[in-house]
Amino acid sequence: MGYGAIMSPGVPATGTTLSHARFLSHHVAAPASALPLFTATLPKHVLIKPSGLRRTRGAVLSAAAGVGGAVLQDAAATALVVGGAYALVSTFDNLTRRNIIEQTLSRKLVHILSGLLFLASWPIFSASTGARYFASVVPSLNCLRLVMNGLSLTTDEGLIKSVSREGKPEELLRGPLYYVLVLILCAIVFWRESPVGMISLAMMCGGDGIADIMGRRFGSVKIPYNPQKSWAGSISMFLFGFLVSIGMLYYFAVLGYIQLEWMQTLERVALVSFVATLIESLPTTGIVDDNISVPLASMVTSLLVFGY
Ligand SMILES: Nc1ccn([C@@H]2O[C@H](COP(=O)(O)OP(=O)(O)OP(=O)(O)O)[C@@H](O)[C@H]2O)c(=O)n1
Ligand SMILES: C/C(=C\CO)CCC[C@H](C)CCC[C@H](C)CCCC(C)C
Repeated sequence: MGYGAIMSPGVPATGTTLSHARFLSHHVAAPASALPLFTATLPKHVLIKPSGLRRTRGAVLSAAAGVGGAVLQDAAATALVVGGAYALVSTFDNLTRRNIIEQTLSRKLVHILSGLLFLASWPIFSASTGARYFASVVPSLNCLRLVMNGLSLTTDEGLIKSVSREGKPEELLRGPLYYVLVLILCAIVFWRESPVGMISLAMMCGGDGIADIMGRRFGSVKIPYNPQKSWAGSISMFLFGFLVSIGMLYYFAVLGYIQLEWMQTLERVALVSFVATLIESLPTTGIVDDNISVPLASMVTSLLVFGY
């Protein structure tokens, strides 16, 4: 189905929508001047009578306007969110430079806010089937930014300071890069129709992020099988990851993108949060980054319990 399929949020595509979309995907945006040429290309048996031609012309023009409107909306939304991403990193870079917040806390707040604000921005994109690809441009541009700076092809001191532990450019090619790749995956594969991407991002950004913040501050009692992690960090991850997941699901449900049976959903999300927290608490010996293991565990568990 081409970009032209205008899908209303929360409303599954109907036969009419699909046939309309299929019509558009083959003939979309035929400008009025091209219409006679366009009908000349139609097989005789489907050539439309003059009276029908006017109806079709109106349908094609209105549909083309719809497609054009959706593309404009998605382009504007993309520009807005790209600007938001730059503004977020710059803000925390300034706060760190002025010693208002310490670098470690700044990095974790960027970790928490970037993905959750990106997720929260999804409803400003259009209802068309191509909207998710426009949305994925935002993490893709940041992926490019991370690679360029990680390879020292460019030097964005603000970015490096905001997202690295020790200010080394090569650090951008691990945790931060995996992070934006997960954002791209969730936007394209799961988008607004499935709870899986929403929960996975809530756990990676909210859960894993808060574990670090709370664990560093209150994590005196360590987990028996992993002295690098603490009960305070893991319990915080479970609770905050669960709450942020439920909050995001409610946000998208209120906007009509998903419909959930909430008692069952609470149980399911609690299970996802438990599994993700357990995986995050395991000793990784630096091989598998949390920005891979946590969202992956969340996706697999969510797919098993939600089924879509
Ligand atoms: N369940 C957890 C998770 C984290 N921490 C604390 O937070 C620190 C960093 O946690 P970690 O998840 O390992 O962060 P990293 O992924 O290494 O950091 P970054 O995300 O910055 O790469 C740990 O050393 C520990 O002090 C904790 O106590 N309990
Ligand atoms: C420090 C991070 C991960 C390490 O665990 C996060 C890296 C964040 C990226 C550099 C920036 C990502 C921006 C988002 C794709 C878009 C945010 C938009 C929103 C409106 C602020």
